[in-house]
Amino acid sequence: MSATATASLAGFLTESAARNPDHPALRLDDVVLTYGQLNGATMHVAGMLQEKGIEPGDRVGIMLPNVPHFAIAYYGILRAGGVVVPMNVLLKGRETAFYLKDPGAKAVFAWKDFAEAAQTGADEAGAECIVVDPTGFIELIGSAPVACETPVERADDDTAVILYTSGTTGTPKGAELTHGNMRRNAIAATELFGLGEDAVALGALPLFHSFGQTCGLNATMRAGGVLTLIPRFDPGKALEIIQRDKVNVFEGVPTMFGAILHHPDAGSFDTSTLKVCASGGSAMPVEVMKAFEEKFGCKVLEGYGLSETSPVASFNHPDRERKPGSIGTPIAGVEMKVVDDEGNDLPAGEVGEIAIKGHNVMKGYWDRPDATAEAIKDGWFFSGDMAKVDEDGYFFVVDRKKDLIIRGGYNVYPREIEEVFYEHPAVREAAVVAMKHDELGEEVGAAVALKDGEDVTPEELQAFVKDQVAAYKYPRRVWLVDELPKGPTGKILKREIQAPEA
Ligand SMILES: Nc1ncnc2c1ncn2[C@@H]1O[C@H](COP(=O)(O)OP(=O)(O)OP(=O)(O)O)[C@@H](O)[C@H]1O
Repeated sequence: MSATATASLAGFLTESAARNPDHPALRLDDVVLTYGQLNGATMHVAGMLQEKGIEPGDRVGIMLPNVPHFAIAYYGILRAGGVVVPMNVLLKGRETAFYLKDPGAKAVFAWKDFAEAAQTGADEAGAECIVVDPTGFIELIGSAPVACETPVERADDDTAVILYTSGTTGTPKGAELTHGNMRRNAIAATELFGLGEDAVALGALPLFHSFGQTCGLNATMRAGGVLTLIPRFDPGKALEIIQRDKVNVFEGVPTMFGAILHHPDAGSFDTSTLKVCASGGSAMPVEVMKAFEEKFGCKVLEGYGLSETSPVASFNHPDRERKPGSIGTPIAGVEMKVVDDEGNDLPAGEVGEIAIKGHNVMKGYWDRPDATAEAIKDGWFFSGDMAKVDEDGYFFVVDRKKDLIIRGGYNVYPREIEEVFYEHPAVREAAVVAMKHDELGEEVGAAVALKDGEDVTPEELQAFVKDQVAAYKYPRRVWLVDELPKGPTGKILKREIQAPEA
């Protein structure tokens, strides 16, 4: 395939900067960067990297929170033709070594607060650690002898980003996403949400994660709108920014919607500008969606995807019928189907695994041909998520294959039980998990966090659920917690939930 400059993901920024250099691109409280300034800064980063010997295809890590420097480093690496390896900012030294060694990274940009952990990893991986200090950074990149004015040409199928999965089922694997994958997925998001230069998107999702990168950063930069950043999600701060910047686009994981909804001062902020609210990353409880829409007067669209699918695979469409509890229909250019264990197509209504094909499916796992061959067959990516599709082609996720609880031979899908918990007016968050059981193999348990000021006993909650589901499904143990453990995106981390001693 012939390489053209426009095939590079860096093109989103250069195109918006050429169109509208003085339009704000990024905001972090009082700091505002225009497209012209952001683009100019990336030229210096790219020039600096080239000066350091970074060549097209070389991998470079980023360990930065949601600050404008993330975008400067991200598009700077891409402009130089490099491959971005986004890293979770919470990683410790021994972990950063893996994320830099595995892809053979030559350098890593690390925020000053995480420089020690990044440096430890970089030393072990033989990579250079470039410390990003908000005050000295502009001077540092400004000192690059040559600014890289034209992005290095990349082909559609050249790798742009390697996104590591969180590794719940073994060593993390790097999903290799091409310029074509990332560009097309962000374009799909821009079109789906109708984003234009008047878009003011809340940058609440971590940019190192696929959802925040594609739907937040890349889609907004392509549209030429503003991304207003929160370095670390906080519902009060989110509400403040929505009011301050007249935010009209909010993309988040369901726990963010829940946290904003239940914030004690939620009603006192002006949130009337919100137009597009998109949820993804995990199942949006129907009751939370309904309550959010009622309180804020803005429709919530739920979508679905994985890091391996850039990430967006399906969404509820703003102009079509929206079905609460559904992840919608495949986005343009993507096919989805539900298959049995042998890979045969299943008819509407039957539960099986979601398989995905299209421009969003990764090239493969970095340096893991066996894992790639297992995950992608005949161009179909096997997601590990269980779902059914209805007669209209809407998909409904039943649960993750690995979260399924098998109680004495009966299948219990935690999501179904969680939805019932969320119908209880005192419940803020609920997670249904497997507990080891000598005779049954697994038993059903539930950890529940209550809304502020609520006072309900575990027994009352258990009775509420027992009343509404088959006897083999209701949780035999229910316990209250202040907070459920969450990962960096805000997704509930079920693997960290354990039943307290009886
Ligand atoms: N709307 C949704 N409803 C239900 N589940 C969803 C939805 N959107 C995403 N998911 C879940 O999120 C998963 C993809 O998330 P991601 O690629 O971010 O990986 P992760 O959860 O961080 O880590 P890992 O897959 O390594 O455990 C999907 O496989 C699916 O289980």
